[in-house]
Amino acid sequence: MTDTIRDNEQQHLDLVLKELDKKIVETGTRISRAKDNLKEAEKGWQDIRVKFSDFNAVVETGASVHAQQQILAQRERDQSQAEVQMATLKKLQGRPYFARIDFIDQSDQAAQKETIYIGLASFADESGHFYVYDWRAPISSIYYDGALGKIDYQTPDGTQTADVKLKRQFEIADGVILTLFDTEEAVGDKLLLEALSSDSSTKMKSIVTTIQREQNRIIRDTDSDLLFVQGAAGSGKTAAVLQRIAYLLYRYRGKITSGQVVLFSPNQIFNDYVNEVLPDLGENNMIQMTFYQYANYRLPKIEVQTLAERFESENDPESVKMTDFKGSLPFFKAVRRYSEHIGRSGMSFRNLMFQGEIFFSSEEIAEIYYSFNSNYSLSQRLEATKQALLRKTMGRISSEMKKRWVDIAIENLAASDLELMLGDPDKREFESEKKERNELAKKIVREALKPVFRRIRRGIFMNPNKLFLGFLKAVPTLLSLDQFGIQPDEWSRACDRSAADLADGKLNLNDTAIYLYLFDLVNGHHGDRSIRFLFVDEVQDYTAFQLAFLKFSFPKAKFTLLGDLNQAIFTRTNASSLESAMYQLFDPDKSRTIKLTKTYRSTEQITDFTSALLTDSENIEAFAREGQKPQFIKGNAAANLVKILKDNLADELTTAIITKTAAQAKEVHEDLLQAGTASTLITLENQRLVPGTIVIPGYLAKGLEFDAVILWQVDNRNYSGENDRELLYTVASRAMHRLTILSDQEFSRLFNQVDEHLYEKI
Ligand SMILES: Nc1ncnc2c1ncn2[C@@H]1O[C@H](COP(=O)(O)OP(=O)(O)OP(=O)(O)O)[C@@H](O)[C@H]1O
Repeated sequence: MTDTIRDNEQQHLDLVLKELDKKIVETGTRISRAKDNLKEAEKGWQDIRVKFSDFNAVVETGASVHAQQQILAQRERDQSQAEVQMATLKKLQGRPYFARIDFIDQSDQAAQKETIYIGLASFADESGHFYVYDWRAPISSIYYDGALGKIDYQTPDGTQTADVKLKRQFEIADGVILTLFDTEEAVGDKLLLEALSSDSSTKMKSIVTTIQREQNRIIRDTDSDLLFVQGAAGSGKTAAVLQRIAYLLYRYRGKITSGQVVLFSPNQIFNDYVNEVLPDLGENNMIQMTFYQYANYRLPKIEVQTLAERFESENDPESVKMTDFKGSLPFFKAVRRYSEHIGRSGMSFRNLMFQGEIFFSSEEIAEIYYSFNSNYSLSQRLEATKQALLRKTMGRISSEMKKRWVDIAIENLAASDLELMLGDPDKREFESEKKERNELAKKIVREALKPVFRRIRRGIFMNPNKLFLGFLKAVPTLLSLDQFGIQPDEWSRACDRSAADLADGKLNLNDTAIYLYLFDLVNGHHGDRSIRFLFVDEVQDYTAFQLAFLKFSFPKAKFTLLGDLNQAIFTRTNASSLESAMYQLFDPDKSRTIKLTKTYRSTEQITDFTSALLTDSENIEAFAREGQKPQFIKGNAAANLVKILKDNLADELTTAIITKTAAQAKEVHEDLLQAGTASTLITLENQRLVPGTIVIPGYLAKGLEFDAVILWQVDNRNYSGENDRELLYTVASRAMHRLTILSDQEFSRLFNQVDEHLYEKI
């Protein structure tokens, strides 16, 4: 690059920075003015005379209050708009853009060359001249999408074409151009290599400057109802999808807010790991939760199985088989079929109690429920039952009034209670004592019946536990157990287990989804229609049932599912049925799959090694970045661990020691403490990642990455069956620069298939 080009670019940068500074000062003034205006407007309250003397006075007061509220709201809006603008400008300060493109718009008759600069946000002057274009603007797409020459890009008005003449990338810090280079690639490897060589941190970073072409397709897709992003570990699925969220919030600004976007993440640690990307891009965070949290929020009184419990239980062969069955799409459909039959019989009710006695028996409620026309929907039936019960309760007030408990209540009333209930004694006028008693009795009964009314309105006379267990019992009549290799006695044992769990106030994750779906169907719930985009990360750990249930629960949302079918650590055999379920649940014409085959997280040596662990590794292509081959160290694992940690520390690499179980993680942490080596133990989902060495069980390490990974005791005790293969792949692929595999004993037989050239034995 010639010095003249650099000088010219620096001059241009100086100009943009000067304009930015000017704008920052202006915006600062706007903010102070807005604050003053707000303060002034707040004083307006003092001028409002509250008058209740007559109707007109009340109306007048109401109108003044309303006007004052509107003025305040407007002033607050002015202030917050100015503050948002200030935040955006500050973000651009020092580093307003990272790329430049020169192009000729093909629709431009004059064929004039245009130059644009791309940054984190748009920056324009009053006359509408853009100094910087937001990376999400339609035209910016050409930076990510191709090399030089003609490139199509999508705009709200349809496809446009640009003839790209120049692509220039910059590294700018504190207002100075550090490097700049022209490239003919989509996004130059040089920049990418630099981005990837940096160290891991406890927070995921934005990839805005180096988004790859395939990732750009994911980010900008607005047509698909289902976008399935399938890609190997470290292929940038999560990174791309976070950019996608930022893109969608920009593209639909004014139409949707971040509260209408939900991300289902694999665990809470991951939530914490990704929560800085969007704010960094100038957007608010979306709603983020795990499926467990969602279920827990829907069923506050039931203890839903935790991630750790789930992971341990999946090692029991019967439970794996049950997951395949209960998690299937046919099972999901069976729940719906069962609910349709509920309109005729099978609904479960509980007695409604009052004063320690049955007020409405479950049989009586059932009779009412089934007394309505057979073509009533379940929600109409429920509503009609509620109305009937409310009417009947009203009708029972007078008979209740005659009861002994009411007499006792009246006798026990203090004078103050009486006054409260009947009013000032001097003004009371009752023709007879009987009337007074009646008045009191009515009030007492009505008050006492309040909880009954409330339970009726809330539908608490239904018995969802019994309904759920009744459904499980009926399953053999709805589905062929045989087809899923399940014997009748196995099924009945599974039903008993679910019943015992419920009696203990617990539910496993499969049962939770079934329970909720059935409950929603009988209550006529139709899900949350406000959510417009839903993202599921690590979708391979979901069952088809859970997915179908999410679709039912968020009917207006467009789905983006991210997954690596090779990392299915929970529902191993179900990975392919999951894929077919996806295409059954969504309109095929509106479904799109994008495969990411290049991986970015790990060095070539680590990627080649981890891919070789898989029996069916589709083409996984490592981004060329050199490093050490993975090392196997046999012998005293505890001593070797301390030594490796020291080496890693000396090389300034952050290490995660990944164990199979939480109990092992605790032991390792304890041993390290004894050896005088500091580490942080992470065994609970709600912990946070911290800098320094961490010890963590594999199932909590999903989605995370570390400079160096040490896999603990990778022998046949911990990783023996084929079922452990995906887990082993998942944990090994967390390493960016260095991977060490330790064991006291023979290494796991799962490594047998790996070519010896791909690792070193020490
Ligand atoms: N275009 C890119 N530019 C720079 N870095 C990237 C790019 N794409 C991905 N990366 C980096 O690669 C690493 C892996 O990305 P990410 O975690 O999104 O992968 P993933 O496919 O979700 O992996 P896994 O399935 O293992 O969780 C991250 O450090 C991410 O920042």
